[in-house]
Amino acid sequence: MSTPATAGRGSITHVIFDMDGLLLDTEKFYTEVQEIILARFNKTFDWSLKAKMMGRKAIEAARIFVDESGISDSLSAEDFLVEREAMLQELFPTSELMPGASRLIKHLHAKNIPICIATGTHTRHFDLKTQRHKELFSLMHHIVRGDDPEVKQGKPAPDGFLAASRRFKDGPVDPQKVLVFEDAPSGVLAAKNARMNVVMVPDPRLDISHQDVADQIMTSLLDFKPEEWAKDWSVGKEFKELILVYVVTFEWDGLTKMGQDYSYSQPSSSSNSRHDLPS
Ligand SMILES: O=P(O)(O)OC[C@H](O)CO
Ligand SMILES: [Mg+2]
Repeated sequence: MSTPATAGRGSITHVIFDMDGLLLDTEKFYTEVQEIILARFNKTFDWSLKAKMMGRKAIEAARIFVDESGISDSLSAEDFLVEREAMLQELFPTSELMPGASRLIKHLHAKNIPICIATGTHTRHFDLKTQRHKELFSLMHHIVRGDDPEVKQGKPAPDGFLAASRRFKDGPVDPQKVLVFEDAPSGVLAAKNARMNVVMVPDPRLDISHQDVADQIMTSLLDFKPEEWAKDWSVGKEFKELILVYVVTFEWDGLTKMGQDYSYSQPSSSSNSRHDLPS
């Protein structure tokens, strides 16, 4: 894990989350259906093409897919979207959270840090992906989707992150005080184009050259240390003592739940896979 840049270190007040591949383990669905479609043309889908597509609005990613894979004479971007739609609609309702997503969202919400989502995905797919996670997503102050009228251009344009910043209470927020979490190269560039701080949680199969732009790289959200970005984000000593008195006095069961708190968490770097970690 690299050290955070100094720009926003210690002064972050607001957080914007990406969704696909960052909070939800949905990038694997896009990969799966694109592999199936390219196999029909005796071609293979690789991670250099994946890197160019991920994070973008659907039609923008579709154009890249048919052009770069050399099938645009046989399949238009629009027809590609139609062909993959039925497969995606079956897969999206099974979407699972990425490791550490639930813990981080709940922690920041409990600390009254304003949090929101800026995703390239449009509303219809958003609803399918999040239907099993409504309670967690309800903790977001607001959600900006790819089909939002204020998002004229998808990532790497800054439109989504700037719209998200404007919709916070008393927004727009000073971009130096905003921390973005992203998994996609286009998303990291979008955050930087919005002059915000960005933590990247890349899929390990992405080429390492995509890690040059972010302020911090992590293998998992489980590795995030809130106190590195804002002094008052970790649970204070006095608060911990107060809680300890409460649980010992009133609720012994609550003591075991304290073990899930950030202050007691274990680093995940010894794991072989980001997908086998507890969330
Ligand atoms: O990564 P997101 O949340 O911006 O979503 C973008 C596309 O839907 C998937 O790459
Ligand atoms: Mg993403």
